[in-house]
Amino acid sequence: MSDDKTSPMGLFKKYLTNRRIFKNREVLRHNYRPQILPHRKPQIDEIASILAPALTNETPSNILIYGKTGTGKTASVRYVGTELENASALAGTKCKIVHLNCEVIDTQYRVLAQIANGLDNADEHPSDSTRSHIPMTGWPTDQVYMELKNQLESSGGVMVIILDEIDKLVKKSGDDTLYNLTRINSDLKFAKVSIIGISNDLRFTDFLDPRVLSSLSEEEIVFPPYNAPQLCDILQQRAEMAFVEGALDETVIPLCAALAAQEHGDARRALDLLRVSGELADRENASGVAEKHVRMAQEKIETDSMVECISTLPTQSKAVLYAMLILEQMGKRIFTSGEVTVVYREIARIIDLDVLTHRRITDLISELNMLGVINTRVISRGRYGRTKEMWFDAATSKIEEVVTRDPRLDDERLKKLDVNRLRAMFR
Ligand SMILES: Nc1ncnc2c1ncn2[C@@H]1O[C@H](COP(=O)(O)OP(=O)(O)OP(=O)(O)O)[C@@H](O)[C@H]1O
Repeated sequence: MSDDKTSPMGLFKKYLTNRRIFKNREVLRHNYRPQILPHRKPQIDEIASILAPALTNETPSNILIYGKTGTGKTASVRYVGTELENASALAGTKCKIVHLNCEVIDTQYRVLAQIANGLDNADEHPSDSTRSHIPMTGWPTDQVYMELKNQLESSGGVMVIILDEIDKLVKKSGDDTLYNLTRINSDLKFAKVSIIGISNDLRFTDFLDPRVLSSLSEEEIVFPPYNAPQLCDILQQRAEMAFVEGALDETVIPLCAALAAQEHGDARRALDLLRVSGELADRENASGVAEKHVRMAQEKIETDSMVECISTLPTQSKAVLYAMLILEQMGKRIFTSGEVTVVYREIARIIDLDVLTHRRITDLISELNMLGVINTRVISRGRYGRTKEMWFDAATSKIEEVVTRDPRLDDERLKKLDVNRLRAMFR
């Protein structure tokens, strides 16, 4: 305490003096845009060849890009987009890229407004008083569409619209936006529009009108998952910029790569593992990052994502989960959906929740399984039909802590749950 008070940096001194691990941890963060993307040359070249006609003021084909999460789709498209803008500046042609994240911008109105406002660059058009800035709500959608067309026409040139996480837009607001955007070229004389849709969920195309799908997928590019040696190369390249020389034990990168490859070849996961391993070593003032830090990082990331996932569940799902925790506390390692339903009903009754049907509870159980919170399997019980069994994989103390953070489940009345009576019922 007195040390902290006497040092000018006080409490933070020890964090500033340990420079043995990181040189620049920012390069491991999600928002860092790498200049080199190992193992994505074929995809980058393909995107570039499809967009190249933009440099001679022709309309590039629309592209649909698929691939699992963390396979470098966004990073590659951004990279090609920047190169295209640079090349067009040199060639004296007009190409503009607008990148929208449809997880955030998920209605037709907002997509159209954002594209128009992306064009609405006052520096480029200082004397253009015909342009009006579209408010993010309030206008009729038709008016927004007209204004977008006007602005595209007055800008001229080629605009490439990147709709990242396009599946979220379709799920939230249907395919009207895509219908309008894929037809907009027929209404334009001086400008051209091309669309790149990016998704990690192939199923969204089932919800598209066949005409929209065929127009959107004039070209399709698939990003395969990375394997362990490829992830090693990606990590190696970032590690050189992020870590002090010699700070990483030689087993660290191969282990991060192997763990991320085992799951689904996700570069984001591999980079997170490497960054968190470094942070854990840094925090314990270690002289370097070792295998044990990677193991700790793996556990921390898993627990953090589980906590995040459970804390955002609705109260009914948490009540179902709470029923499973009670069954576990009663000494059961594996429980059936029938048992969960009995305990759940007791809980719902005590805390005045609407009591769900067995069918609905089974749906919530399947959802918990899909989220990886529990494991389930269906077993046949001969003439009694089939039933679902479930169990927890990991220690449940963290799950209980998160579930009981819900004010409805942190109820004094729940402490009166008659476990002995329940136990007798399952005998
Ligand atoms: N080949 C690569 N070289 C270097 N870094 C990469 C490479 N591929 C991906 N990354 C990095 O991994 C992270 C995830 O990549 P990106 O966001 O491009 O994935 P994505 O396929 O778009 O994922 P999602 O579908 O989840 O959005 C980013 O930090 C990115 O910089």
